[in-house]
Amino acid sequence: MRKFIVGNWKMNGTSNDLDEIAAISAVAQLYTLVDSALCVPATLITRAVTAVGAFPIGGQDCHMQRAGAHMGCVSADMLSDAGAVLTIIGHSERRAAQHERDADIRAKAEAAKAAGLQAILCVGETLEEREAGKALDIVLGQVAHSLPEAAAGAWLSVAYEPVWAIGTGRVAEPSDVADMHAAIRAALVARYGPEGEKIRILYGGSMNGDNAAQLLAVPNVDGGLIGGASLTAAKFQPILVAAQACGE
Ligand SMILES: O=C(CO)COP(=O)(O)O
Repeated sequence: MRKFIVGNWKMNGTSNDLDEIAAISAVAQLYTLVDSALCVPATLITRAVTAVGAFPIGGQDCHMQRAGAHMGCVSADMLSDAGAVLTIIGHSERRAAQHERDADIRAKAEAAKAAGLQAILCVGETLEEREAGKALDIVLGQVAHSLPEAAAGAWLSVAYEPVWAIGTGRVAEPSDVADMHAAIRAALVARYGPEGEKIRILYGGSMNGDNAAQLLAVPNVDGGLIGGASLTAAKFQPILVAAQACGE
């Protein structure tokens, strides 16, 4: 399976950063054995699409409804209309700060699919849950309840992002990543049959140029969802190099 390397800019970026977005897309397109994309704030999508040409630009959330009285929210159709081809759903920062529940996330994934977007659906345990020995149960529960019934196929990726590894510089041990990704793969295949093999499982949480090769070599790690190290082409490039090497 081709590796999928996705940058997540979170709440970073204004029109001052369009040159950097163009630089990231130019670098990413050098690595022809890798699928890559950049998820930017909704305010930047249209201008980012203009700046990058054919490179995939995504959003960072979407509402579960197609339209209506939902102040400040952005629908999947609006993302698509702005030029996005994918969106992230269920990120732990939204599960925590916006109180998103598995049922909300499942509905958002369905809305993304209906709008023709690819979706990256995030799961992951907190430090407290890991220390209590509950990491596997929590993550498999999120997989069971936040993935839609019609999840089969390559339109969907799952991102395993241990909450304690996000933005902390603390990376999960490759053996723990291997165990978690194998358990997620088994759950996907049990639920969707052979189609479950086509769903890419990304790792996210302090992935950078120093650790990407090791993480991407772990079985069932089909790519990465990258926050801080996606903000500049210089930091993103070594991750793409590591992903390209996996395909050679
Ligand atoms: O949350 C993340 C990507 O969605 C990971 O962020 P960092 O790479 O900054 O740890």
